[in-house]
Amino acid sequence: MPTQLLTVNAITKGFVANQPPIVKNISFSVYTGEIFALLGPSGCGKTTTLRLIAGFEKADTGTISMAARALDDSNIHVPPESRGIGFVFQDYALFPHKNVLENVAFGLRKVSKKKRQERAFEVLEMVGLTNLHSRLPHHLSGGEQQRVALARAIIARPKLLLLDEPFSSLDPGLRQSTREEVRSLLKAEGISAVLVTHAQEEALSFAERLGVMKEGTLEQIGTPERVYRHPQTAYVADFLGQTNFIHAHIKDGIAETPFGRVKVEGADSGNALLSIRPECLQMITPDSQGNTKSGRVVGQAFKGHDFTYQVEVDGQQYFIQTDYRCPFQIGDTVLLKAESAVAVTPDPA
Ligand SMILES: Nc1ncnc2c1ncn2[C@@H]1O[C@H](COP(=O)(O)OP(=O)(O)OP(=O)(O)O)[C@@H](O)[C@H]1O
Repeated sequence: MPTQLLTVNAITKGFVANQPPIVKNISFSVYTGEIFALLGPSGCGKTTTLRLIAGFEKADTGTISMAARALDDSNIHVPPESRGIGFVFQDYALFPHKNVLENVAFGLRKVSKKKRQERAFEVLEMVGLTNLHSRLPHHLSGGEQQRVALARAIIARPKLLLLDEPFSSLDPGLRQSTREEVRSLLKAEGISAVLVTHAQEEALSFAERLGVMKEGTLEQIGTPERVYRHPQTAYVADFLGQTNFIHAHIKDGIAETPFGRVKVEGADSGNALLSIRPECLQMITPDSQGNTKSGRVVGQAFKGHDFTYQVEVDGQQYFIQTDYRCPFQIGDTVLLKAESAVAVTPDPA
């Protein structure tokens, strides 16, 4: 049974009097050794939440505790340096005139110079930068600078590491490899982490659980697979990837849709908004069995390992993802078939 490390309970934070708060009544937990992500668009309050956990900001209401120790509540505000939390900033925040070793060693205070150096070499080895220890930051690649920032953040063996968009300034190839390296290191060392990102693919591949944020609130928390495949709201369905929304009537858990009867999760009867991912729709040739309405292929995009098609049925366009062998062309008449659909709460009008 995993133990709870960080507990964020109903925190609210505003910056301007008489304006709505930036973080609104957010609650979530992070377990020991777990990688958690906060995912949401720019300005939704992710960094503010991270800064509250780090102690750079104080919550207006709510509590934050770590391993049952109160860090922030109405009476307590433990300063950042006493929280046992490491922080990797978006811009790495390395000292330009200190070399790699000095930058990393800076993360460890209150120990002898010898011990500091030993530990700095130890973490440089972990991030694979031992041979660059005497370089200045501006003589390193972006990925290497990122690893120095990581080494500095973990040198003091924090219980929790906070990562604020740490990969966003790397180019796409380097971003993926650095992300995988950092993830392996965190897992190998058993370091718990909270990653903040606006990139859904990054959150899905990096985190073991994630919380999707919208305008200062948490819309849904779950494993990447759960949140992607079973979104509770239209916002979450849309933010986590392309999807098809369909208004449909449901009876006994089955919806009547333009492409036949589809099993629905999340609603048993009545009118509902359904989300169907493009990979859950299939295109079939009209002469195969089935009595659904036919559609016309109006768009086709080759994505390397697969295709995304657009098919129009009754004046509505739907996205369908197929594998690379799909034989349909623009103008073809096809039938659509859905494996399953998820009923979601519509966005407020
Ligand atoms: N110290 C502050 N004073 C006033 N407003 C602030 C302060 N810090 C953040 N904000 C505002 O709070 C809102 C949320 O900012 P925050 O940085 O938490 O969002 P974010 O989701 O991390 O966005 P991004 O991905 O762009 O960094 C923004 O409108 C920002 O301008």
